[in-house]
Amino acid sequence: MTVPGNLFILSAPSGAGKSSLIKALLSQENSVATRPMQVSVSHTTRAPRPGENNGEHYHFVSVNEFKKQISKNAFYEYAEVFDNYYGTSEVAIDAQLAQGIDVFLDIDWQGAQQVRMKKPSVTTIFISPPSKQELEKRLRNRGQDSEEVIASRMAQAQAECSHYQEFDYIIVNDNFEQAVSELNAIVLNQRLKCRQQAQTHAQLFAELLSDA
Ligand SMILES: Nc1nc2c(ncn2[C@@H]2O[C@H](COP(=O)(O)OP(=O)(O)O)[C@@H](O)[C@H]2O)c(=O)[nH]1
Ligand SMILES: Nc1ncnc2c1ncn2[C@@H]1O[C@H](COP(=O)(O)OP(=O)(O)O)[C@@H](O)[C@H]1O
Repeated sequence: MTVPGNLFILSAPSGAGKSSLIKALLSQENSVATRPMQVSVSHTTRAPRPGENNGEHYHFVSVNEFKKQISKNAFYEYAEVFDNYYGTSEVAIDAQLAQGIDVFLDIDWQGAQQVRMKKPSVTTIFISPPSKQELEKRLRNRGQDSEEVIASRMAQAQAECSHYQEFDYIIVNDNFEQAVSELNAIVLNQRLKCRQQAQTHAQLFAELLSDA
């Protein structure tokens, strides 16, 4: 029997480093070939940035298509962020979890609230920048947004940060390597929980408890 995967949420103000952290975690994990992990690919109505591919970074859809999916209840959660819609496909998540894959959602605080209601076992992680100044510097260095967009993201950052106490864990992404190792520790912690280990090692415990 396949042990279902764990669901993780990473939320942070734009530019704090969630995408970089998830990418680093997944590449490390692949190299040690332990339990499979995947990042969920959201649907969005925002335009692709240079270098972003449809189906890889996001499923880029029109507002009409997004609204059609809402009416079909196709989203596990969805929200309006920076005047665009973003949502997580329910079918895709369920399929990944059923295959025993640990799934990472890079979603905002509104989406995190909706998922918590539906799935209380979700592990939620808030990624904080080390300072406002550094956040602004990272947005600028990323080189993907205009000054106007950066100003709007900085205003939005305060709203995102005001929800930090709703999360199970907080990682301050100052030193990148340190943050990756803290993220690894949270994932490992989840996998070592009794209920999970009992399922993963069901055969071992059956043998240890047998009279033979
Ligand atoms: N609720 C929700 N938020 C999402 C989803 N996908 C992305 N987001 C959030 O939308 C915000 C903007 O994402 P994006 O436009 O990619 O900008 P970035 O955060 O600068 O990479 C971020 O806070 C994401 O976490 C989703 O499926 N649902
Ligand atoms: N610990 C860190 N120190 C310095 N720069 C970082 C760190 N973490 C991420 N960055 C950089 O900050 C920028 C924003 O990171 P990104 O992962 O795109 O953020 P998010 O997904 O939260 O919007 C990128 O240019 C990334 O390389």
